[in-house]
Amino acid sequence: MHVHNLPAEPFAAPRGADRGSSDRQPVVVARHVAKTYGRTRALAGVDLEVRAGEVLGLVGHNGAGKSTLMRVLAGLEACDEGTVTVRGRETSGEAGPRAAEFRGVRMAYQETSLCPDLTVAENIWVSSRHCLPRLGWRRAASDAVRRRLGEMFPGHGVAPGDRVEDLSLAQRQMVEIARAGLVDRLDLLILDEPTESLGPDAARSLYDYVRGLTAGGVAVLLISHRIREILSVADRVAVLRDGAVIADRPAAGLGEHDVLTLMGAQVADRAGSEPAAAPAGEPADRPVMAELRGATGSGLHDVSVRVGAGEVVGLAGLAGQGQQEVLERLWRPARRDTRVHGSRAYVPGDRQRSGVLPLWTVAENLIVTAMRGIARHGLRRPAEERAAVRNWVERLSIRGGPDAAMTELSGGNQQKVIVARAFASTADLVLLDDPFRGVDVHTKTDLYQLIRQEAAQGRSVVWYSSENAEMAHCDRVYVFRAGRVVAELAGEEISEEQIIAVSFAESDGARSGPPAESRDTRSRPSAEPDGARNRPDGARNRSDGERNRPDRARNRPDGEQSHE
Ligand SMILES: Nc1ncnc2c1ncn2[C@@H]1O[C@H](COP(=O)(O)OP(=O)(O)OP(=O)(O)O)[C@@H](O)[C@H]1O
Repeated sequence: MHVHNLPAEPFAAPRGADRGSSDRQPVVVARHVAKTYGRTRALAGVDLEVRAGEVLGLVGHNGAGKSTLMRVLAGLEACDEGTVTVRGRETSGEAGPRAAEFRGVRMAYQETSLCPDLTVAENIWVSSRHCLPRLGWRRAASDAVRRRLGEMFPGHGVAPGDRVEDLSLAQRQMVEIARAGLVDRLDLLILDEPTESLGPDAARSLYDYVRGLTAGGVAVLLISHRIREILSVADRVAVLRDGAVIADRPAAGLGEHDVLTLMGAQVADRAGSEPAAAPAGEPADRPVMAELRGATGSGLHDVSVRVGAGEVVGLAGLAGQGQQEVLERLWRPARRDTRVHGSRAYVPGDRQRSGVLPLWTVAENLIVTAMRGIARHGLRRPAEERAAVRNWVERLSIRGGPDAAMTELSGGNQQKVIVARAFASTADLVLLDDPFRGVDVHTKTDLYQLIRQEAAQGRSVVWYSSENAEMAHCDRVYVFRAGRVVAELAGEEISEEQIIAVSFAESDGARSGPPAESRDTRSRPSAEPDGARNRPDGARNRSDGERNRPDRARNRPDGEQSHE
């Protein structure tokens, strides 16, 4: 047996990309599927069909049941009630789902399922060994993953012999997606928030590849909180709310607002709201809370960044251009070129590596940083702690409640706990490293407001985001390219278009030439660069910085450091 070289013809006829969605053959069908964990009814009677040759988009709030449904559809978990059929065959026996029936259903997880201590090729062998030869498996796995990554993500920068632990988040996500497609016959590919840690170029490459798959008759089930992305890629959209499919419609007739309304009326109202206004007063007038002056080394070249008290400062640009190195320096200001006044809290985007304390409850994870501030004369005050926890659980709508174990929470709800933990602390400076991965639209909107409210109270925030649109909530934004600040935008100048323009402009020159003159952004040409395709967010130039990233400080429970 060999690793199937997709996209190929995994199906016998009938199929055809030109047929209407409802004419296509169902690949996986769920009928009245219900699933309960303890007291939580995660799925409450789901009916859903995924058909050959289509992309079905699945949306829903954090905790709606999307990942649970995916696990049931992929045969990884048994449902308590209802049935799942794959290509017309009933899949559950007395001992749970029968693995053989699900052989053609593959899933790329939101939190990657790769083993960090193994190489990329070894991980491929673990998950696709039934398609690989026993003799010479390493070479076969290496060839297969190299080829697949090349087809899916040109310029990915991953070598089969790389240890997964040494890869960036984006690269791990790419390997996870490539791994899912490596099978001798693919019927259904499930992508659970595949682009949350990919940059726009890698996301585009992925969706080009997905179109090739569906043209060959493969069914694709796409989960995402990025509604526009879903609408542009999917043929059909299903909306999951509180464990049930409450709408299933062709994507063609739907707008973003329609989907948000279907997800929950409240969402639509909040999502439409404007960013809260930045506080009055010139940033230059504010006392400096933190700064880098001409910082050089570990991937940075003469970087100067200033953060005023009560200011929200954005770090933008393509992923891996030095933003995380700046966060690292502010988190641990060890060099003379970096000054930080006051205490700091850090929110990692990569919760798998250092975000959550999985054996602790929501309340314990949440209060661990705030405890010291709440205590009196060194004594803890349980009633006040409980009140603070309740406040944050309600404020961020953390589903599961204070006493749930972190492992019982959906991915988005875990991320909310990590954000709450930082803001619940008394830190003067909050460092956000792409913090809202997997958080649903309405909670994100609440979090944007929270950031502005906290800044209005005098807290400073430094915020790296891979979503340029989020930078509109900042007072000032530094745009990074190849370890340099290439533009500083303030107020009205901050827009997605402007950030993209300066992120890409003259990118090749910036890599090898002298520092680009910062500040004057308007004169730079806007470009949709070819060069950027070869430099996806996962590119190798990131790895130095990755090694120094704050999230590498494993088991760091408090997420807060005091003034040094
Ligand atoms: N292993 C588990 N143990 C206990 N509860 C669980 C478990 N897995 C999921 N749940 C609960 O089931 C519900 C649905 O979770 P699920 O992960 O399917 O949501 P989701 O829609 O994928 O959310 P997100 O958008 O945040 O990823 C949540 O309330 C979650 O807390």
